[in-house]
Amino acid sequence: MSITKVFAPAKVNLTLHVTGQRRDGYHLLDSLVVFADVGDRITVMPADQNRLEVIGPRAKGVPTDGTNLVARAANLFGVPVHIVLSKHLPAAAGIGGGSSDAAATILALSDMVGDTRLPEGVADLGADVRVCLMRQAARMRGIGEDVAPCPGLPPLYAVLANPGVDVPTPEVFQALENKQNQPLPKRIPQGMKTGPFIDWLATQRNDLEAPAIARSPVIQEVLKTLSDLPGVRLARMSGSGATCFALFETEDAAQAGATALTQSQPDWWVEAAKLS
Ligand SMILES: C[C@](O)(CO)[C@H](O)COP(=O)(O)OP(=O)(O)OC[C@H]1O[C@@H](n2ccc(N)nc2=O)[C@H](O)[C@@H]1O
Ligand SMILES: Nc1ncnc2c1ncn2[C@@H]1O[C@H](COP(=O)(O)OP(=O)(O)OP(=O)(O)O)[C@@H](O)[C@H]1O
Repeated sequence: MSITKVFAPAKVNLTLHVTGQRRDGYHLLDSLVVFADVGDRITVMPADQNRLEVIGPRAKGVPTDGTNLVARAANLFGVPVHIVLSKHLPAAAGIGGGSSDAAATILALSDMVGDTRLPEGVADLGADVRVCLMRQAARMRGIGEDVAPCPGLPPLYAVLANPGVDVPTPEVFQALENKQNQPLPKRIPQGMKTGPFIDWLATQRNDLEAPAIARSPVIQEVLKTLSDLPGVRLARMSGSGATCFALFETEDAAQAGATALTQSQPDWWVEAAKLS
């Protein structure tokens, strides 16, 4: 067994429609999910006993004990490992940091033990872990367990922005007033160019935006600031917030937007990213 390194990309919900609620309280979703080329990094090494180190620019406040989703994912394999988690994504931010870290850990451990079957207990790690295991554009339904690849999307260039407020997912779902909303259309458009595809996205929704803004009004300010960037085509929130994304038609426009936003909002987490 050798050292395994896996990238844990940020997850972005391009759309997030809440279509119902189960008896156990979990909400039914219909979401178009893509992944960014920014994310965390996981290194897994064989060891005599379990050890987790959390390092990197966004390590502050992330648990280093058995509650970390990386530790919980590794425990499913019953093999002692030393894991170094390098955090670059903000936590509790709607971009699946913990879920993507857990998925990356599962992929690393599967590779290490030479067994690609998923261990029991993956679902208990969180609703987003399934889609994060896919690491490619996908339509996510059910409470997150029903995932299908969504090929044929055009390249999307984004600015991701987080104002630094933690937004706990359960609070946002609880604050959602109307739980029965329209799903996405039966077919997600394929083969469109970037501009028309963004126009189509603008006709869809993130139903958690309003309750997230009610809890953390700064999200409205993030959306407004993103909408005012030159060349921006659409600004929306990802997941349960507070991270929002702005979409552009070219990589250069997204880069310029990120540079301008970093200067005007030096306290926000800002990244230019390609989404796919
Ligand atoms: C909002 C999304 O980020 C969209 O991708 C996800 O649905 C949330 O995924 P996650 O953070 O992995 O969520 P979990 O850790 O499984 O759930 C956190 C809490 O969010 C609420 N929750 C989550 C998923 C879902 N389909 N319905 C819910 O009501 C529940 O209160 C749950 O206790
Ligand atoms: N590896 C991890 N990285 C970040 N947070 C973690 C991790 N493991 C456990 N946590 C805990 O999980 C909480 C939620 O963090 P996470 O980054 O998964 O956000 P999220 O907004 O729930 O993501 P999602 O987009 O899936 O809703 C954090 O407040 C933190 O205490």
